[in-house]
Amino acid sequence: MARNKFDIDENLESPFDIKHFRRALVYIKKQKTPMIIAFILSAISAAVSLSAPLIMQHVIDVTIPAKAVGPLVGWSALMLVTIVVSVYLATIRSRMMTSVGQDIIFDIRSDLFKHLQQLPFKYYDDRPQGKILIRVVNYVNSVSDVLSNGIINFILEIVNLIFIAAFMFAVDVRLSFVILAGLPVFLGVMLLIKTRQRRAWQAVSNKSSNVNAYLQESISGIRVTQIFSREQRNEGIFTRLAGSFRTEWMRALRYNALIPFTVDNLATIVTALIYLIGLLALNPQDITFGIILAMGTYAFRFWQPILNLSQLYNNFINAVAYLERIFETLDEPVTVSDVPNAKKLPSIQGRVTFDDVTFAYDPGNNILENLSFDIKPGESIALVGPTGAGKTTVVNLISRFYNITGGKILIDGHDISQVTLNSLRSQMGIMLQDSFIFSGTILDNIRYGKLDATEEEIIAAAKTVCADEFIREFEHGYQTEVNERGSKLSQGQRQLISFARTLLADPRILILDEATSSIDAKTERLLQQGLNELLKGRTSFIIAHRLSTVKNCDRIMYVSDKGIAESGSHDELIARRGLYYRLYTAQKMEA
Ligand SMILES: Nc1ncnc2c1ncn2[C@@H]1O[C@H](COP(=O)(O)OP(=O)(O)OP(=O)(O)O)[C@@H](O)[C@H]1O
Repeated sequence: MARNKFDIDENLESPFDIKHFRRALVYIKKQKTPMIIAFILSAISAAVSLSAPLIMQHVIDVTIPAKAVGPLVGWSALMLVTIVVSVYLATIRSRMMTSVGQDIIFDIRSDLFKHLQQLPFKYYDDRPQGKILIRVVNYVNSVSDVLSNGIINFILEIVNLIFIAAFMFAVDVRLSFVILAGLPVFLGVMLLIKTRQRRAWQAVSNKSSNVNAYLQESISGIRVTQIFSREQRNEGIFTRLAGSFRTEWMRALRYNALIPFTVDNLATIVTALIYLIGLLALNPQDITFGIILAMGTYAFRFWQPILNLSQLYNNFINAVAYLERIFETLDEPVTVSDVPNAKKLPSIQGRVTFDDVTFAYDPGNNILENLSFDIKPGESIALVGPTGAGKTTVVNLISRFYNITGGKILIDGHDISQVTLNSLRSQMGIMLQDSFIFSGTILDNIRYGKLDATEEEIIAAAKTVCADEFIREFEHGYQTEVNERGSKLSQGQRQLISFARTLLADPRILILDEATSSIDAKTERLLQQGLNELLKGRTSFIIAHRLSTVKNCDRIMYVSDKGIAESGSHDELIARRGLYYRLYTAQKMEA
């Protein structure tokens, strides 16, 4: 998919076909037993309630004219029993189906989450998070009822229809055909609006996705919005997006409303015809008043399941628009994954080799071209250079967050595209520019790097990176609860926690991407000691704009023009008086 934005409708990569619905059956099949029981309960309940018109007919035609009080009481009691039984069974069924619906939601959501966890960075680069969230949360909710109750009700209504037809044909064949006469008109209307209705619901799903994406983006960016006083402008954008959602929703509902409107009118017309034909046209000898009344009731009852079926059809068309999106997400290829028979990367020493590597985020726009270098185990490498030159890209490739377009990346001589991702990434320690903090305690956040770490190990790691002191200053120390993204913490504190997290994982290759940029000079000096500990014996890649922090690295690589323009120690590069020299002296003059 091309890059998407909150106000761009997503195109469906593949149109819906019945295969999607068959795929949904996988989730339904798991619920086979409760669904069959619910179906049987409903069928009994429907059959019991259907006997009511027959009782009524008998009472009117036989019991009342005979003035038989005893049987009248008996028939009335039986009528009451039929109502109570059918209501009771319907209640049990409804409870069972609620549970089935929730199980289906659970299964689809779990599959989506599992898949989303595996999708590569590229997937997330290309679309707003809100558009992903809405699929997992809202769309799954919207389809569960169709996949659970919808299926059962569909079968039931068909069975119901057959029962009613059998009952009504048993009472009077001629009047039964009058009841059926409205069917062709109904089917004609359905066929006429089918495609437009489906498109209307697809548009609704697009617009709701846009609103969600903008909402999510606005909440994440609220600080910047308020800094730049953009509230009014943003309200305008939101109003526009919410307005087009409303318009599409109303349009889709107009199609939906057309169906019950047609059914209601047809039901009324055929019922009226029954009375009219029954009273005027047919022979009063063989059409009793009881038959006319029973057929009038059946006429209404016959069109009731059709009305229900048409509502189910509406829900189905609506759900299809969401199912398409859900399956599209589940079908999203995991482009960065283990190759068949991928080997486990053994414990590494930390040698990193780029062999003629070319890489592009978007085809045709190479960020790196024919890049080659060889880093010995334990070497510390600084990647410096202008903004946007490709420093972060180089380190992202070492962990195989993206697939390269050409060449090879080797770790200890193993091609990283041929080893399992887990064995590769578990030996890397990566500290990104944005040290993400998860909701939970500080202790949990550090433990993220090694789930079985003891509290002592965690505190030792925090001490090494100078985080222990500030953590203890909080009222609850290591048990302090932090919000998602760590909004209770300063940027520097977040970075220190993230250092401790990385140290705890004890990786052989360490990547620090602007990891010390938010730490004040005094803490940084202290941290430097911890950092020296952290770097000892590990291959490290350090990206830093502040060159004073990387002067002591074994090798400095200046990234520019899709490759490494200069490489050497600080002294060597200063002596060369090239790009690095210019950058360094410019920074010195600023300081
Ligand atoms: N996910 C992405 N999709 C497409 N292009 C990207 C992506 N990430 C980075 N780029 C582009 O790749 C180039 C290199 O980006 P990179 O983040 O590697 O630069 P950098 O040297 O680390 O920059 P900085 O010093 O600002 O962090 C930039 O031109 C950037 O626009």
